[in-house]
Amino acid sequence: MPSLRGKAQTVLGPVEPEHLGYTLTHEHLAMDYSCSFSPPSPGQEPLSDGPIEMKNLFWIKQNPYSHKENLLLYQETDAVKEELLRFKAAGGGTIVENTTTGIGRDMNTLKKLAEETGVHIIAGAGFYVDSTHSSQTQAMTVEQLTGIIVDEILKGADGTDIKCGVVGEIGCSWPLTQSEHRVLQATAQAQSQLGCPIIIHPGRHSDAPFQLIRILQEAGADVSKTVMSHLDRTICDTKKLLEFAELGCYLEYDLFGTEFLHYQFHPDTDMPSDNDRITRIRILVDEGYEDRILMAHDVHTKHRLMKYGGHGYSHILKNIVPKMLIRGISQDKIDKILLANPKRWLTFK
Ligand SMILES: CCC(=O)NCCS(=O)(=O)O
Repeated sequence: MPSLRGKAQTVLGPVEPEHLGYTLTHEHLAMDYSCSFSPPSPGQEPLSDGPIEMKNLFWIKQNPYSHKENLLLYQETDAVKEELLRFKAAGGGTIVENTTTGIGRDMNTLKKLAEETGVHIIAGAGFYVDSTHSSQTQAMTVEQLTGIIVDEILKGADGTDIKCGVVGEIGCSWPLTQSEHRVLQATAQAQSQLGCPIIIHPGRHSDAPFQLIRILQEAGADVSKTVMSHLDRTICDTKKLLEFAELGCYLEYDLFGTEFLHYQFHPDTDMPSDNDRITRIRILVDEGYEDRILMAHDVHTKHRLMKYGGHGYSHILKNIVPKMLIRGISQDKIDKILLANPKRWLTFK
């Protein structure tokens, strides 16, 4: 089998990293998030069912995980295709599609979207959080899990010959479960065998990213090829963020476009606004971490699509980049964050 060293691997095959262009490192194009349905507050049950309509859109934006249909992004392939074409027209080149086993990864749809839009799509290998692990996954050894992840990259995933190009998002809960711990060790082993990029979904506690990097390191992973996702909602304290940045992984702000009052998955956390995200990125840039920052929207529900009045996949390029410039982050730094850093991360070592 030819080596992937020096290449990035899309669902249409290996490409020269120079061809990736502006890259969103954490998105979903087809997935089923029913596993995370949150029952609505008493009295609001009728709002859970039925279609997405203007008259319930504000409620859905505040309670995205309590509306059943909102969780079925896989039903929206036509709208996603249209919005990928908008992303491309806005200057976008590549989407890293982080849907892993447990939340409805669909390799054939990803390949079709890549063929029909010309956007490079890089698919994710591995497993989402414990609550989605099958009984077989729960029973596997680290070696068996490693074998599956390696095969998804070298041979193809889900019975297809379509190959993944990153490992993740690897789902982790807080506290971390035993099965998730084994998957993390397998991720590290696959990473050290293949030199591939890896990306982690941390549990919702500010200590979680530290713990996960330690486990990966102990299992032999290359931290410099590792992305810690969802820092927006995970480390809100600046001193702790700068301590974490010292560990050397990529620091991902990937919930751009998500603005709500009440974070259903963790009400103790105030979800930052896009302006807050830009402020935190500016702090990291000022502290010298411009070579480790990544950005994305993590679209994973229908209401984030433009079809439903959402921001779509072009929000960062169209709206956030101009605001970053106003806030004193130069185009040169923005090009590192959206172009050079993803390219370096996605290139097999
Ligand atoms: C599958 C999508 C996903 O996990 N998104 C992260 C949502 S959150 O935990 O950051 O709220």
